[in-house]
Amino acid sequence: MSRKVLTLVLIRKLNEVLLGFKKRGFGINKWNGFGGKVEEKESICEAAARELREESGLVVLPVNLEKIAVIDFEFVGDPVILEVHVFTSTKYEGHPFETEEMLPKWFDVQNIPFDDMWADDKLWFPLFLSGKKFKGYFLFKGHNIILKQKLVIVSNF
Ligand SMILES: Nc1[nH]c(=O)nc2c1ncn2[C@H]1C[C@H](O)[C@@H](COP(=O)(O)OP(=O)(O)OP(=O)(O)O)O1
Repeated sequence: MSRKVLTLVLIRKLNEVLLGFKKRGFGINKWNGFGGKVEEKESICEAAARELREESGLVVLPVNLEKIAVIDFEFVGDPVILEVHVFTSTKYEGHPFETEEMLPKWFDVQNIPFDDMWADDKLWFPLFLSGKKFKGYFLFKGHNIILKQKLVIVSNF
């Protein structure tokens, strides 16, 4: 098994979360946070801030990103585990705009579009929205069926 390190950023206002509708690539046609692969010579936090800027137009200083989760995703038949580092922030600059990859939209926390998101999101968003930190593991069959799952609350990483 090898690992690929990815980032995922969920920007929050008091009662809203910014999601992006993915127009291409992995997770196409799903609402998701903003993120992608960590490049050589950048920290995971720097990658998270860069991907957020590239995909939504919002600028966040890496120091203002709070890590809330590390989630491992395994897909049956695929030897690569996706290690997704999840961050949140309320301190951002700019206004979200549509990019080639994502269409951003604010959602009320009571009205998150779980039916059009990755199947794991509805299982861990309640932890995120209530301010918990956690580690997770999900085994997927295809892109829709979860065969195994684990969520453990942690005090830090
Ligand atoms: N099960 C899952 N639940 C979730 O909420 N986010 C997931 C997820 N599996 C992957 N992600 C996120 C992590 C990352 O932010 C994004 C995948 O980013 P990538 O940049 O690798 O995708 P792309 O295929 O767009 O790559 P590029 O073509 O290189 O931009 O999806």
